[in-house]
Amino acid sequence: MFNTIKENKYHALVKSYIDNNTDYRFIKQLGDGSYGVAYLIEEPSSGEKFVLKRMKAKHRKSCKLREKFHLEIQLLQEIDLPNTPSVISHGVIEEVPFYIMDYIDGQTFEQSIFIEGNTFSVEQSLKFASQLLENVILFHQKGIVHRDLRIPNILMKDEQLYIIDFGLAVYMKCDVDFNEIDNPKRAENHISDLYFIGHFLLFLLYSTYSPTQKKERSWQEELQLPPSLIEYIERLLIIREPFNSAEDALKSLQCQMLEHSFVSTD
Ligand SMILES: Nc1ncnc2c1ncn2[C@@H]1O[C@H](COP(=O)(O)OP(=O)(O)OP(=O)(O)O)[C@@H](O)[C@H]1O
Repeated sequence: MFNTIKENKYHALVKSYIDNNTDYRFIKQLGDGSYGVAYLIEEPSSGEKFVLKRMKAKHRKSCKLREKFHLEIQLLQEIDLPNTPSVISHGVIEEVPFYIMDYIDGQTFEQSIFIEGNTFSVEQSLKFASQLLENVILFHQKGIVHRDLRIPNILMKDEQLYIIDFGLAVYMKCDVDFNEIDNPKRAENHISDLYFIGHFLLFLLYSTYSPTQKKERSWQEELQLPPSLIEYIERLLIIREPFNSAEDALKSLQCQMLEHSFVSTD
């Protein structure tokens, strides 16, 4: 209750700050996660839209979470790639840090699958996984791993993928021993992003699935994919020997696409 009152107070403060202290106009709240709140704002002269993301007010006294929020801004600034939002500016409103970034006027894969009911063929799923890997390789080359590549954080706009929410991203560690990774989601190397891409692929592939039996079976049984593709996904999910890098995972995916005639050879 106390936290709700506090968040409402900060919501009003942010709204008034945007309308009175910046060149932007408040439009609406976009999301409310465990660490941050995102708002849609607009530059009235150009009509261009942006996103203001602020830290949750209840975390404002936590040094650890403030550092984490500043790391999110720093990593996004370092990434600076066409398929991730650019940071426009950052600041503090009544002790609460915030930043303004590009707005990607697209649809998350979560909205696409679960709200719009869109379906993805095996061919389309592999093409999107390949596009995602191409983007992920670019920020891995800058030494950054995202660690939260879930379907609400991957957007599609004009058939192009965009990646948002670097709230769990970290600088990659090169000396992580594969055998000592207990939780692949939190691994501080490429393993985490590949693990999430494995799940991303499964969400897309399941979009066309309708159960034929009451009994739930494993994805390997339910999806009826070619054995080499099952093996590929198992490597992403670390059920089998993991890939050494996102580049290796992309090369192997391109072989899959060739093998299943999803790309032309000429
Ligand atoms: N740059 C952006 N362009 C378009 N939509 C965005 C952008 N950033 C955030 N959003 C929207 O706002 C929602 C929430 O943003 P985000 O995922 O960054 O933070 P959060 O989930 O609220 O916080 P956190 O995960 O850090 O606790 C997203 O799911 C997305 O719909």
